[in-house]
Amino acid sequence: MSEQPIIEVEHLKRTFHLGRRASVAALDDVSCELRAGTCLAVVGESGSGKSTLARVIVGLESADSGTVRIAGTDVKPTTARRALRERAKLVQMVFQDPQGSLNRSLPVSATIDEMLRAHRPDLDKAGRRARVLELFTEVGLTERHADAKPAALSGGQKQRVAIARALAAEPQIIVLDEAVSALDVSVQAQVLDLLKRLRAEHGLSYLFITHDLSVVRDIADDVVVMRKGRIIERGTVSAVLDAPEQPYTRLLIASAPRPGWRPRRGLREALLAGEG
Ligand SMILES: Nc1ncnc2c1ncn2[C@@H]1O[C@H](COP(=O)(O)OP(=O)(O)OP(=O)(O)O)[C@@H](O)[C@H]1O
Repeated sequence: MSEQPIIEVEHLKRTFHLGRRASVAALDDVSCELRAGTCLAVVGESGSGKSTLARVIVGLESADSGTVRIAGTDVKPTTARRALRERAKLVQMVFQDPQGSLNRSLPVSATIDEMLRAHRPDLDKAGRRARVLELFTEVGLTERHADAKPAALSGGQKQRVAIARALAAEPQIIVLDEAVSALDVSVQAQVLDLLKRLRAEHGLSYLFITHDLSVVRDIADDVVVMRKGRIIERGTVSAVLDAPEQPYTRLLIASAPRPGWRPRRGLREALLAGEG
């Protein structure tokens, strides 16, 4: 396993100003790294800053201060087409809801074709069609799926299309923001298996945003725990989940659903009671 970081985040800060006085520190001096070829999970309760971190890394959001280095190069928010295309070649994002990148009135293959137009100018129409079908096969779908409209596909199939779309840019990194959270447990397991296989086959690195600790155990190598915009614990998955040092991490683990789990008291209530 490589120790070389492919993403290095240093001292990121991002505050959202909500009203005249109110503001929220979504990222408060966040530093972390993703080692090449590995999967780093980012966990924490809702509002802890996970998505903001992901969005700053891929360039959808700007930071107030701090640096993001991807594959050794500093990245900055930009609207310049060329810079965005170069960034997209390095890092792609898969969201919880695949619907956003699909056009309701077009076959789902159109979204992949669009990606190929941007990233594979060497391919003509027939070449793109062949590549679309190759990508569909890679994610466990067929030509029939490629030619279907989004409404004809299940949630899991649509998420496979979103993964194929990300792969079409041939990135080194995929940022997955709650990408399996909306799926049924059995479909979720299949998509996680697909992601693991693709990672091994393409040497990909994953930044995996999730609130689900069983998913973390399944796919991640390292994990950072966020709370109120800060990373409060970090380490290998087994170190953090089997021997958490922070009371907040222990609460997150204790409140995670598992077989036989019965909700007693919410994380939020426990934290308010001063146990975090
Ligand atoms: N565009 C925005 N404008 C104002 N506040 C924002 C914006 N984006 C995020 N925030 C706030 O920043 C904080 C962190 O949000 P973020 O979405 O990063 O958390 P999260 O851990 O990903 O939560 P969730 O799991 O619910 O998506 C929250 O308090 C959120 O309300």
